[in-house]
Amino acid sequence: MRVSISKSSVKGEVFAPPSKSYTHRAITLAALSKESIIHRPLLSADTLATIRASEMFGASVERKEENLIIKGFNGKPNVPDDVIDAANSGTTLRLMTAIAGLTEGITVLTGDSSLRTRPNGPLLKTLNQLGASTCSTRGNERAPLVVKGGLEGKEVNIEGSISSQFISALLIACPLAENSTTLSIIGKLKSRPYVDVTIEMLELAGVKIHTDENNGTKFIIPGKQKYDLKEYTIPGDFSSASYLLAAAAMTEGSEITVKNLFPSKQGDKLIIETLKQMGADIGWEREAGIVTVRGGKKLKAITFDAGATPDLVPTVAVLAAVAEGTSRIENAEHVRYKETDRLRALATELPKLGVKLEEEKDSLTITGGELKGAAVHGWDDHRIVMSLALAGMVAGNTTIDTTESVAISYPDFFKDMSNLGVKLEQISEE
Ligand SMILES: O=C(O)C1=C[C@@H](OP(=O)(O)O)[C@@H](O)[C@H](O)C1
Ligand SMILES: C=C(OP(=O)(O)O)C(=O)O
Repeated sequence: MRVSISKSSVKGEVFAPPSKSYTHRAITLAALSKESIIHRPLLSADTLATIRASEMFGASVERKEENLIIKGFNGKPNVPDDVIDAANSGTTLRLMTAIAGLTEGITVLTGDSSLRTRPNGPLLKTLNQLGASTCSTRGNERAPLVVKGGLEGKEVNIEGSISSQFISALLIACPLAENSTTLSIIGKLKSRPYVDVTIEMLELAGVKIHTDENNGTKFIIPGKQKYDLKEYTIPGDFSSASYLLAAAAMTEGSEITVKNLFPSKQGDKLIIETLKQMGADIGWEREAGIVTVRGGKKLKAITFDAGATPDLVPTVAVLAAVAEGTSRIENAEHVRYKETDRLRALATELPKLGVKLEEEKDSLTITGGELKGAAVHGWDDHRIVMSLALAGMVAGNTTIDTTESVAISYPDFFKDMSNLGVKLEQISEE
C-alpha cells in the first residue's frame, strides 16, 4: 500500500500501543503455564504468530475483550501437527525454536522470505550442545529449521553479538530441562535490555535464574522448574512511541502527550534521553506514565550507540537527518540482521530525500539539512516505513510504499498519526 504524506505537525493526545516484546513473552510464558490472563496485549502480525505457535504446541488462546485467556501446556509442549510459521517475527522463531527442544518429537519452523534470511547459528549450535538436535534444511542456519526435542541441562556458551533473542529463548526453555544449565555469553552481548525483560517476566512466572554479579553474562538456570504466570498487564511500547515523540520534536507547532509510558526495563525508553540530548522540549512524568513533547526547538546532532537499542536506529537516523550538524549512529552492525538490513535500507532511502549519509559496516554518519519530497521504498519493514513517514512530515510531497508492514508492530500507526493531524492519504493498494 502506497501512502502520500504532506508537510504536517502533530497535536493532541495518544495512547502508546502495548509492548511487542512483553506481549511475545507473556504469551509464551502463559503457554508454558497452566492458565493465565494477559491484559491489554499487543495484537499485531508478530504477536499473532506467537499465539499461533503457542497453539500448535498445545495451548488454547481465547480473546475476551482486551484480554487473552491462555490455557497452557504446563511445561510439556506437544509435537506440532504442522509446520510452525513464524511469519515475519524473529522473536517468535527464536523463542519457539528453543521450546521445540522440549518436545518428544520433531518440529519444523519457518517464516516469510525476510525471516528465512535471518541468522540462527548460535541458537542452533547451543541447542545441539544441550541435547536437542537441530538443523537448517538448507544448511545455512536460516529457517526452515528442524528441531528434535531432547533438551537437557549442561554447561554451555552462546555467542551474544548477533541477537539477544537466542539468549532469551534459552532462558525460557532451559528451566524445563531435567538438569541445571549454565549459560555463558561469549562475544559482546547486544540488545541486553531484551534479556532483562525476559528475566523480569520469568521472575513473574515464578521461574528462577541466577545471574553472575560481575557483568551479567553468565546465567545459572536450575532445571525441573514450573511456570505459573497467572496474570499480567502489558506496558506501553517505547519503540513504537519513539515515532510519535520524534514526530513532535521534529516539527514546528507540534505539541503531543503520549500516555501509557511508565518506567520499564525496555531499553528503548532511551528515546526520551536521546531527544533531550538533541535539544527537544520533552518531559516525562514517570509516575503518571505521560510524556509531552513540544516541537519547534532546533535539534542538535548526536552520537548514538545502538548496541542496546537497535530498534531505535531508524527513528534516530531520521532525527539526525533534520538536526544541525553531523550525527553518528555507532555499534549498529546487528541492525543489519533485522526484517531488512536496516543500515542499508536507511542509507538507500534517506539520500532520496536529500540527506547526506555515509554507511559503514557498523555505523551511519548523517549530516542534517533541508529535506525534499521523494518517492521512497519502505522495504516491507515496519520500522523503515514508520521512520520514513516522519521524514515525509518534514519534507512534504513524499510517498512511501509497503506501508501495510506497520501491522507487524503498530497496526494503528497511520490511524494515530492521522488523528494527530498528519496529512496523509492512501494513494494505491500496491
Ligand atoms: O527480544 C525481543 O523482543 C527483541 C530483541 C531485539 O532483537 P535482537 O536481540 O536480535 O537485537 C529487537 O530488535 C527486537 O525487535 C525484539
Ligand atoms: C527486529 C524486530 O523484531 P523481530 O526480531 O521479532 O522480527 C523489530 O520489531 O524491529
